[in-house]
Amino acid sequence: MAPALFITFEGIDGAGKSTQARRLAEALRREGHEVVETREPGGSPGAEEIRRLLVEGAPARWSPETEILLFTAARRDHLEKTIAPALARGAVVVCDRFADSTRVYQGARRPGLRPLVDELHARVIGREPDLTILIDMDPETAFHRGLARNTGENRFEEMGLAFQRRLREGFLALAREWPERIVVVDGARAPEELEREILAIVHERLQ
Ligand SMILES: Nc1ncnc2c1ncn2[C@@H]1O[C@H](COP(=O)(O)OP(=O)(O)OP(=O)(O)O)[C@@H](O)[C@H]1O
Ligand SMILES: Cc1cn([C@H]2C[C@H](O)[C@@H](COP(=O)(O)O)O2)c(=O)[nH]c1=O
Repeated sequence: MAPALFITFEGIDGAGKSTQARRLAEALRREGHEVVETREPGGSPGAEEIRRLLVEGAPARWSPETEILLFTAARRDHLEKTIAPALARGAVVVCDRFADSTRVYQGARRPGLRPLVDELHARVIGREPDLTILIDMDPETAFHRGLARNTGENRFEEMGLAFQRRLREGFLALAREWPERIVVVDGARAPEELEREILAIVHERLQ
């Protein structure tokens, strides 16, 4: 059977995750892999419904605890309906954000919440990606890239530059915590150059 691989992209808003996830999926398909391209919050019909609750509306719409529950509920449905079946048939799953985003974003909203995130994750999700590409980026540049898109899903981007700086530090701290799983790449480069580096990293894991 083809080698199943669960790959996630992480990073602050506007870092280039969706762009690189799409490029990687296309490159792997050209090589003959079955690739399931997905995203969080979302990735299954039920989780996409929860996404709308999470990313639209005022920054203070939900408490950090409620956010953790909603993101985790969406993730459970996504895992059951999309990720686990794809991996079971040997596909490569390329996912734009996963549990590291909850650890970092909800953790950045209020210190001390990480144990709650970890406990829920252990009880109802129970798996980590095989490989996480962390696109590291200067928050000023990424922030303006993100705002320029004006998608109507800007609840977290509207929390401001200081919040994005805390997120960047949070992601880099996670990379130190999981050095085998999380590979940090410099996002301030041309998309083609970044794509080549990421494809080389993925090829190593597919061997
Ligand atoms: N390497 C790059 N250089 C310059 N611009 C880029 C690069 N990668 C992506 N962009 C542009 O920056 C914007 C944000 O990119 P993208 O949507 O891929 O980021 P993202 O990390 O998925 O953002 P978000 O987390 O907010 O969804 C887009 O307009 C995209 O075209
Ligand atoms: C999975 C996840 C996401 N978020 C935040 C991060 C983004 O600002 C939005 C939506 O993500 P997208 O990349 O723009 O599609 O949701 C979060 O706070 N916690 C999470 O677990």
